[in-house]
Order: sequence, then C-alpha cells, then structure tokens
Amino acid sequence: MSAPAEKPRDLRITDSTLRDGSHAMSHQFTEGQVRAIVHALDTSGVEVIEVAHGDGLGGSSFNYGFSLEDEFDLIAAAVDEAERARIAVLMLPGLGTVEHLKRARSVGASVARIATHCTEADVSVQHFGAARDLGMETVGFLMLSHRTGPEALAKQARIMVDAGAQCVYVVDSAGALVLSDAQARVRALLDEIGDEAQVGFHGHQNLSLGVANSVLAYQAGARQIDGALCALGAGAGNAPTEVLAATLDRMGINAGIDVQGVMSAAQDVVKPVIPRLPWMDRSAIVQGHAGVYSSFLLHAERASQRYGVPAHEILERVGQAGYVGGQEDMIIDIALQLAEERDLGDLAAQGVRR
Ligand SMILES: C[C@H](O)CC(=O)C(=O)O
Ligand SMILES: [Mn+2]
Repeated sequence: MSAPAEKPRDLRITDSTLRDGSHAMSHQFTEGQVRAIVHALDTSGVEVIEVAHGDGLGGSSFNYGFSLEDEFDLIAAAVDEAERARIAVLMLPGLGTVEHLKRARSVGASVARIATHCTEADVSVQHFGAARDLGMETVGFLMLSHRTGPEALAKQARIMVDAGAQCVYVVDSAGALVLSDAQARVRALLDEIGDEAQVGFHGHQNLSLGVANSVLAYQAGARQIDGALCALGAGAGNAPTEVLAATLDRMGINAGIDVQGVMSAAQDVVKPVIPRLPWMDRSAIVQGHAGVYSSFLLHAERASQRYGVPAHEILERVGQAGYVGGQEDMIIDIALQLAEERDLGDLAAQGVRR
C-alpha cells in the first residue's frame, strides 16, 4: 500500500537555529550538536534547515568571531543527518565569496540565501547567478528592512529577482518592525515580484513581535517564514520555531510540522546546550527601539565588560549613528567614546580641569 499523500503545506518554515543561533552561541556549535538538532528538526517535518557561521559563509574571523568548528564540516554533517530536509546556507557578498558557495554546494547544501543591506541588493547579482549555475535554490535576504520604506524595499527585491532570486525575504534584523510595518513591506514586495517569486519574512524578538509579525506576514502573502528553536538567534532571538508551529496549527494553517516534535526539539535538544536563553533584556529592547542590528548584542556586551560602560548605552549610540552589519568595529569606538566621556565627567566632578 502506498503512503497517504501529504496535505499541501500553506507555507514553508526555514529553521535558522544553526545559523542565526550561531550568534547567540558565539559560533561555538559542535558537530554533535548540529547532528542532534538537524535530526530533531528533520524528523519533525521542518523542510529547510540553515547551517553556517552566524554572519554567513566565511564569517569566522577576528571581526565577527571565530567558529569552534569548520562551517563546511558542520554543513556536511547536517546534510548527512537530514533524511528529508534540505540544508541552506547564508552568505553576505563581500564577507563570503562565490568560492564559499561552491564549497557549500560541494558538501551538499542546496539552498543559497544571499543577504545584503536593504538598500544594497546590487552587490548580490553575481552571487545569485553563481548559485543558480550551481543548481541551488535561491533566496534573497534584505537585511535591516526597517531602514527603508516599502516601495524602495520592493525595488531592491526586484534587483534580486532579476538576478535569479526565487524568493526575497523582508528581514527584520533589528526586530524593529511593528506589525503593520512588516505587513506593508511584505505587500509591497508581493506587488513587485509576486508573479515571479515568493516573499519571505525573518523576524527578531527584540520588541517581542517576531511571531506576531510572522503571522501578519503570512496573512499578507509571505510563503516562507524563518524561526529558530528556543528563539536561539541574535539579539532577543528569532521567532521561536516551536511557537510558530503551535500558533499556525491553532490557526488551521498547515506548515507541515509536527508540533509536539518541534516542542521536544526545543525543550530537550536545544535548551540543554545553550549558554543562556535569548531574552528581551534592556539591551535587546534598545536594539528593537533604536533599530540596531541584532547581532551587535554580544559585541556590545563584550565592549561593555572591557571598557566598563553599559551595553544598552553603546547600542543606543549605534542606533543614533545608523551603523549596519559589517561595522562591528565601530562598537569599540563608541565604547571608548563613552568611557572617555565618563572619565571626563569624573574629573569634572572632582574639580580637575584638563
Ligand atoms: C547576518 C545576519 O545575522 C543575517 C540575519 O539573520 C539578519 O539580518 O537578521
Ligand atoms: Mn536574523
């Protein structure tokens, strides 16, 4: 007897525990952890699992933080472990190169997610071409999407689709999009590219809206949505995959995921190995409020410890300056400025003039 036909899914969930979650793990995932997490996601019916350094292929470096294990070994282990799910990689052109994409493909990754700042899609053109030539499915990622309006964002999505993207994501890197902001961007992208490509949504929890924004994005027409088990991701983390699965199921939306399976994956597989649960603490809320790239959180916390200035004040200044991904070194600069201002204030309080 043949197996019963699966009901068509209403959307596709991509789980990014092993990529966005790498930020929250300071890029210290081991092969054993990757295998256990992929196995749990795969058997729960998650269709796409993203594996890479948090900042994408080639991210392991002094500026972004070194990976514990070679990311291509982790990708190969994920491919080996997954029986049904497809393994995706993320790359930021300039940080990762076409050579990185080729290596990822050679170890079995089949989905290429190519990310640029929301106004810089043109730097991704050759990478979409290369990914298509390699026979990979292609997804565009417009990061810090709150930093530009819906129509301008849609024009950037058009550049990605013309270059070969089969889906373009509204990426709320700062967790700064508030409900209708997310929906308006998804709608604008659908108007522009909806006849040729899908639209996706990647949410962060800094203002605790990752799941709500994802549901609204689905209702506006997004058909690919990202999550991470236990919300494990940069800043206050991503929309938790297990909460997304339970919420969508309750709404009668078929994501094709075994809700009990992903709840167990979060509780029994991921929670025991993570150093701290992502949380909306003061620094993360400031990130959502001031529109700061979520992956700056741990960099700011390290600078805070080193220079003795509060992480949330560093992040507030990052927001005022408008820094984007790739400008992590400016966090040190800001921490030094704050420390100098503090020292000058202390001297003034003691009546000392310079
Ligand atoms: C490289 C970034 O962490 C990509 C991402 O997940 C985001 O912008 O959000
Ligand atoms: Mn993210």
